[in-house]
Amino acid sequence: MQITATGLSKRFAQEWIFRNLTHTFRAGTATAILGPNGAGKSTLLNTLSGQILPTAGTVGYELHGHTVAVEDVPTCLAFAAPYLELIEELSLTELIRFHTRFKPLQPGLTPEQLIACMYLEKSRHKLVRDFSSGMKQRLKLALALYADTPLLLLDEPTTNLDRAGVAWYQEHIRATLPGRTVLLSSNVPEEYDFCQEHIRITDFGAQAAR
Ligand SMILES: Nc1ncnc2c1ncn2[C@@H]1O[C@H](COP(=O)(O)OP(=O)(O)OP(=O)(O)O)[C@@H](O)[C@H]1O
Repeated sequence: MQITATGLSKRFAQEWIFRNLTHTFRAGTATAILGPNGAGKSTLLNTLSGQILPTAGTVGYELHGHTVAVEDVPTCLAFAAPYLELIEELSLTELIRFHTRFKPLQPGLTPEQLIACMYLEKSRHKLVRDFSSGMKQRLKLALALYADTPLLLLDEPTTNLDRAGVAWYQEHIRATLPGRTVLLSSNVPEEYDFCQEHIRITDFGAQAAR
């Protein structure tokens, strides 16, 4: 999926988060959105995916040469972020069954195989609320990475992961990358070293746009 931002700007109250961002996120390309805490990375990610309305400017979407309406973008994307909640009352097996009704897994991948790929076989009947923070993050990532969507959004993907978790992420992001457009917000090079493009949000801050 290609995403075209033109003059994109976002303001909360009196505070401009970014201004006049014009960029084409090419289909099949992975882009890292970089910047310090509070710079506006998550806001940009959510604006680019149509989940937050811009204050000014436009975002356009194209898939296989056809325009995609902003209201149809949610069906095209998978998103993992620390602030997105899992349904904690469900067991792992129940949650995957529920989630994949709306976000099917990539062709040929079964829920059991997804559980094995997360190394969570022993926790298949455990309630998600009883997962550790690292297990929850691995689950969020696996549901997004292995969703059958052309657009993948990752906000600070290695949050709560230990060394083994980071290595797991690096292996599986590379396995699920081909053919997808990836937008990733990060401060941590090991999260985004596979990205072909980098955008520094401070280049589009209120200061830069004056
Ligand atoms: N809904 C909102 N209403 C008002 N201000 C907001 C809102 N969402 C974010 N902000 C503000 O926008 C700025 C950018 O926040 P954002 O979460 O996008 O930064 P970030 O670069 O992702 O930060 P971090 O690296 O800490 O996750 C912050 O000053 C934040 O307080």
